Amino acid sequence: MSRTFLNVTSDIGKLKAVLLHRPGKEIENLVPEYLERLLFDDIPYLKIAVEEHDAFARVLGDNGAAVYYIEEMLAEVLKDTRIKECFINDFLDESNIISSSLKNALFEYLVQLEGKALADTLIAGVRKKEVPQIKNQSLSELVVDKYQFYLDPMPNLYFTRDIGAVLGCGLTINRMKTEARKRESLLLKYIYEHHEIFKDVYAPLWYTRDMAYPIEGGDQIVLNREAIAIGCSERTSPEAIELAARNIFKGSPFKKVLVFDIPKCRAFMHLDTVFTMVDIDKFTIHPGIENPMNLYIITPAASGQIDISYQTNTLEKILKKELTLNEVDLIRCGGGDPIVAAREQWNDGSNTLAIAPGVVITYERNYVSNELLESHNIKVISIRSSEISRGRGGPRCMSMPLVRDDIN
Ligand SMILES: NC(=O)NCCC[C@H](N)C(=O)O
Repeated sequence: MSRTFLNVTSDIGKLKAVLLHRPGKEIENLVPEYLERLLFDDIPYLKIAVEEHDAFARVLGDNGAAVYYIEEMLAEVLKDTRIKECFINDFLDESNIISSSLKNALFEYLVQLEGKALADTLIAGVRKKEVPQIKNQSLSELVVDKYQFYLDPMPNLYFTRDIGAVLGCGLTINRMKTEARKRESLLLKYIYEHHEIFKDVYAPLWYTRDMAYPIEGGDQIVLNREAIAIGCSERTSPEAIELAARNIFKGSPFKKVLVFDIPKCRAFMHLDTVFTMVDIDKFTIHPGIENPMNLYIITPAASGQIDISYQTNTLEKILKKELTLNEVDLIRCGGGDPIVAAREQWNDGSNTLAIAPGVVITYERNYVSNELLESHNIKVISIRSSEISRGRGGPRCMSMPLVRDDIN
């Protein structure tokens, strides 16, 4: 099994294949009462969100990337009855369905749906009134009767970045930190295990969702063929980083993992909300991480062990030294103005998606940061985002690169 399909050896190589999710009915299952728990700050208008997302996908396609949709790949996998039944069972087990009679009734409801309808339904969530044939039987069902859903919606799925990460020719399938996003990576697991595209392909797993500690893709950035940056953040734990690093060193040419210790708060939820790579020596940053930061460097050691060193340094010095660059250009979100930086950061002004060295997709609304990127000789392709930005993620968050060209 020597053929490979996945290939990501930098965060800026020309993008050739990417995984997305087109927002769907799950957005129409967001209600004000549960917004915070579901990690949204407002309710997007689905019709416009879909138009904005389609425009994003068009830009990717027009620039040479094959666009895969997670719901379509899952639908193909679910055509096999045996896999479909296993998937429904796993999904229900992870959806906090306590009573076995309710679980059986939901299984019966779901199993009669075909591939795409089933995928869409599970992503959208199942409202109680959709399944009138189910009658409450247990005390727990009666007590939680006022809750409108049997299965919660998955409104964050369009941030495909976070559920896994391709690193080299392998990947991590992530254990998500929050209950609201926990089931999302189950979809990726089934695609990885059963989709044609992975058949007879060598694609080692560096981390799996059944491992004990959380890690999310917004914290995982491949800097070059040798170095990966991982944010130790609100969502990604040091234990997960160490376990992933050990597996990466065992099976790939990567030689170091740079662990950026970033503030553990929602505004900085992942490393890519404050730091992205836009060219070989150019990076966007939120001014909030400019002060000397804590950096841990994990490297392989003899007989399968690892070494960990620690330093406090400015981001500029860290990047110059660890990536052996003579100069680095740090482009500050909002130009460093505290008001503009905070406003544009709120709508993911630092969350650029590079689709080639020096070519990025950004949100049009972050016009100060966009002009600044252009003045640093970055080509900016900006997209509208009045609705998709309400989920607090930008173009990088909305994409999981599967294949990028190598940088020579
Ligand atoms: N990499 C990212 O920063 N992804 C954005 C995720 C936003 C989503 N509402 C979340 O809180 O997980």
